[in-house]
Amino acid sequence: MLFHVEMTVKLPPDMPAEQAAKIKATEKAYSQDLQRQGKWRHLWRVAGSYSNVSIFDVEDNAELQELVSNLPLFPYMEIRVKPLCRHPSSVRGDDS
Ligand SMILES: O=C(O)C[C@H]1C=CC(=O)O1
Repeated sequence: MLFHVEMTVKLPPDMPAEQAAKIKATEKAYSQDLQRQGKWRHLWRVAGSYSNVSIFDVEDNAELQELVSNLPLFPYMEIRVKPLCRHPSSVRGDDS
């Protein structure tokens, strides 16, 4: 199942820089592992913001919930999820 996920990061302004850098590094490694597994199919920065638009390819809602709630930045994110299905007018042979 494909999901459009928009994440907006809101770190507390008073979080020490070292702590923020550590969480971001852990988040990067976690996201890159999921990308290599093919579960996090696309990751795009929304220009001009600390937000991303992502496409996840997971078994079901429960797997999406598990992956997203384990993001190191999860406590500091607003997340919006939209389920996707193929568009009948798409000219692509697959959903890549
Ligand atoms: O920077 C972000 O958009 C938040 C998050 C998503 C992947 C990652 O490495 O950090």
